Amino acid sequence: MQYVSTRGEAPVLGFSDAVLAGLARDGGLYVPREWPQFSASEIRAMRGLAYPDLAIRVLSPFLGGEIAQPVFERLVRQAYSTFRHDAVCPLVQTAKNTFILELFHGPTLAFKDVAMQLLARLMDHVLAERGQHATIVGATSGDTGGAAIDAFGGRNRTDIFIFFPHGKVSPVQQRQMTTSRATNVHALAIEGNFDDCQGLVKDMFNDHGFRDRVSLSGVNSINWARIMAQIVYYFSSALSLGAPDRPISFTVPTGNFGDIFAGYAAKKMGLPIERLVIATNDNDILARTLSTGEYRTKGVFATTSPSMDIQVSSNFERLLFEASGRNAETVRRYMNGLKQSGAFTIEADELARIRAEFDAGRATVGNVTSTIRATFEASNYLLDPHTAAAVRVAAAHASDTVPMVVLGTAHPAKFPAAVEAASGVFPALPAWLGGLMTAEEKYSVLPSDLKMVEDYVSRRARAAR
Ligand SMILES: Cc1ncc(COP(=O)(O)O)c(C=O)c1O
Ligand SMILES: N[C@@H](CCOP(=O)(O)O)C(=O)O
Repeated sequence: MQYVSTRGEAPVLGFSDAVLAGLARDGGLYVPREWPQFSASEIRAMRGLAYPDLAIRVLSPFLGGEIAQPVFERLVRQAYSTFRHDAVCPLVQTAKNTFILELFHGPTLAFKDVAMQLLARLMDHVLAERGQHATIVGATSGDTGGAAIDAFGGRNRTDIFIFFPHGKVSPVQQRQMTTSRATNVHALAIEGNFDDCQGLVKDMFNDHGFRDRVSLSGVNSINWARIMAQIVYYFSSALSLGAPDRPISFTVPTGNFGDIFAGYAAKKMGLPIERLVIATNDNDILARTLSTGEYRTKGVFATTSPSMDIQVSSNFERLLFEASGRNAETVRRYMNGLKQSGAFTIEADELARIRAEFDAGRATVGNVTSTIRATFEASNYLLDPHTAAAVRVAAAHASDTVPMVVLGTAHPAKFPAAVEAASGVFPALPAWLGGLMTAEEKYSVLPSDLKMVEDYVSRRARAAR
């Protein structure tokens, strides 16, 4: 399997190089040259597999034979042994024909663990085989950072630098990033918002001198392996509900468009997905884009679902590549428009192709509060605010015949203030995270300034030459 950049001007890479590269050298995102295909009978044969076995079956075609099969199987099993639910990603029914796919049973209580636990092991393996070290950077609006620090902390082939928006993540999220004792972990509070943090990461990748000097690698969903690992739970949940003999729809709380793009990939691979519904909070750029065809950034609002407070949705670029018939020139034109004027307009035929697969809707802060309350009253189930945004949007797309799976992306205990205000119930952290809120914090505060951040990283990265 080979990987091509959405902007068409970077080297074509094999799996291991694509994983280490993070962002392509032309500023684009790597995607597989073609989508692996599973027939209905092959999907039917996946029924009943344990989650790690399913992951091995679904993901192996992406590796192109670059990682020995027994090694890959060991890494997958180790990754999912860190989860505290036997099913890894269980499915829970909350209303007629509506299910929550609980993706928060990993070490940091968010869906990011599903991919990050595997990515860290894959990267470690590739680096060890090559005798190399890497400097990892990651931007976070709250969850990616904690998951990455848990997965990479203490690994001796990588130093990891996580940029989070100062004062704009929940206290639990912040402490998951700032209380690590591992010496290869560096948490940086950036004076800005998530888009500033993500902009810094992309600018560091596009500064080729710096990138090569520190052997830069990335763990955001710009890294193909993140999306790849997230494909598996679309299969696991759809299989439980009758796929491939029954179509399933999904509603996904969306920010950087990585999680829902994994659903699109699953559909391309043969899973019978009826609709993919994008759920946004008040930062509704994707819902506006689907309705008007114009992608136009405006200010970021702070909401009760901070991990979705995003304007520049990285993985939308992967969808534009697909919708344009894999036309890298079109993608470059759109991305130049975004860089120069903060906007671009999608061609009519491409918009029609996107609308043929996706719906979108927005949940305001008020909608999120009322949805947490109503769901708790009706089914005694506590939603986190991100999942609640999706439950609210999903209701507008419910069908009597096609089951709707809502991706439950975080545990309510990560956002106790919003959950308690809405439901009257304080969601306690699991006992095994008991010491988190009293552990000593360690982080640096930096302005959103590329030069200063690069200097900070260069001085501390062991891979720096
Ligand atoms: C809890 C939670 N829900 C939803 C999202 C949005 O996911 P994505 O950025 O893949 O669209 C995030 C952040 O990525 C998150 O942390
Ligand atoms: N919501 C994310 C933002 C980064 O997204 P990623 O999936 O590209 O890593 C977060 O919680 O950090």
